[in-house]
Amino acid sequence: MAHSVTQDSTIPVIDISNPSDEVARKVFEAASTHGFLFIKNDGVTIPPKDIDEMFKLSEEFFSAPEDHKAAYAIHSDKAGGINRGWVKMAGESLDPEGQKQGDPKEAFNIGPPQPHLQPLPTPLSASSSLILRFQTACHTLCTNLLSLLGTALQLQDPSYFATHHDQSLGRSGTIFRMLYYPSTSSSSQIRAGAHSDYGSLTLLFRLPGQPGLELFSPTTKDWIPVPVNPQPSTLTEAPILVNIGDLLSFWTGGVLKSTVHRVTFSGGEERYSMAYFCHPLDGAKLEKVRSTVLEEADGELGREELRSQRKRLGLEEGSEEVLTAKEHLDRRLKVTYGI
Ligand SMILES: O=C(O)CCC(=O)C(=O)O
Ligand SMILES: [Fe+2]
Repeated sequence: MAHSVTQDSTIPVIDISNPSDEVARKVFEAASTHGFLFIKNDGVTIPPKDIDEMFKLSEEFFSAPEDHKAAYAIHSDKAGGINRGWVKMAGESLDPEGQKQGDPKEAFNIGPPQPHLQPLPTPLSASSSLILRFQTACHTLCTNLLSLLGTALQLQDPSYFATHHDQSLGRSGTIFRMLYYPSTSSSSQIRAGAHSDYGSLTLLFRLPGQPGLELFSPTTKDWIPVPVNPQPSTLTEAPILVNIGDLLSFWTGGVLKSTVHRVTFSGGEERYSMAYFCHPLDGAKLEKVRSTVLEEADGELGREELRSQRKRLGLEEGSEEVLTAKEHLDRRLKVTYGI
């Protein structure tokens, strides 16, 4: 399968409800040019009603008093340990080299429900079945996408990526995150610093009328706003935004793009978003998969990005050292939180 670089800079909306080689090719094409794609919401895999309810729950939670949220501070035992719980305002820097202060946002991280859901504060605790259903649905969509990518790459085992995300087989860094960006009159332009995501795939949920997300185009090298619903006249439900994270970039030698993105103020109104960061099992080795499609693809831009990623992670130039998914995540969390 020859890989052609599309000249169209718009992020495509792809309907994956009837998977086929053609659908797989479209997903691969978008993932290897923009690193971002929209998935048409089929109304079933992640029911729009659940998305709405999750946003309502998130608003309710973030409006609680500071000390109520602080009792479940990120990394604390009460919140279930490392990378779980509440991140206070400016408690995290996604772009520590480019920003003096932390991002002006709050977040709450929820880990996978295996062996059981972490302890949650109210009102989240009262909606644990909704949260569980939502996490499971997000994971199913990620697994479907990973299978399509394995198919498009013509891997010997097309379910290779998907199997490495089978949560029944062990622990992973997968994290579901609710985000709140308070309204502000600050003159600062950035709400979430420029970064690439740490996992393999990210699903992003945003609300109409709350713009701000921008991606740094790997081809044109400029910032492009990402609309919440790119086709409002034909799509009643906003499609689900997906972006490729660092680990799929490692696995494909940079052919799949872990595209840098950020959130800008765009008016300074308050803003809510939710992200499902899908990670492989902790022991998964981040080595390039064998694929003739990859050999044929023009991966120069990706290789360049991969080189700088390896450098950021402290890997020696030219070294062949292969990290596991857990080693990679530990290094990224150390830079983000200083832990
Ligand atoms: O809030 C958003 O729209 C994006 C957030 C994001 O990119 C992240 O948390 O990794
Ligand atoms: Fe991100």
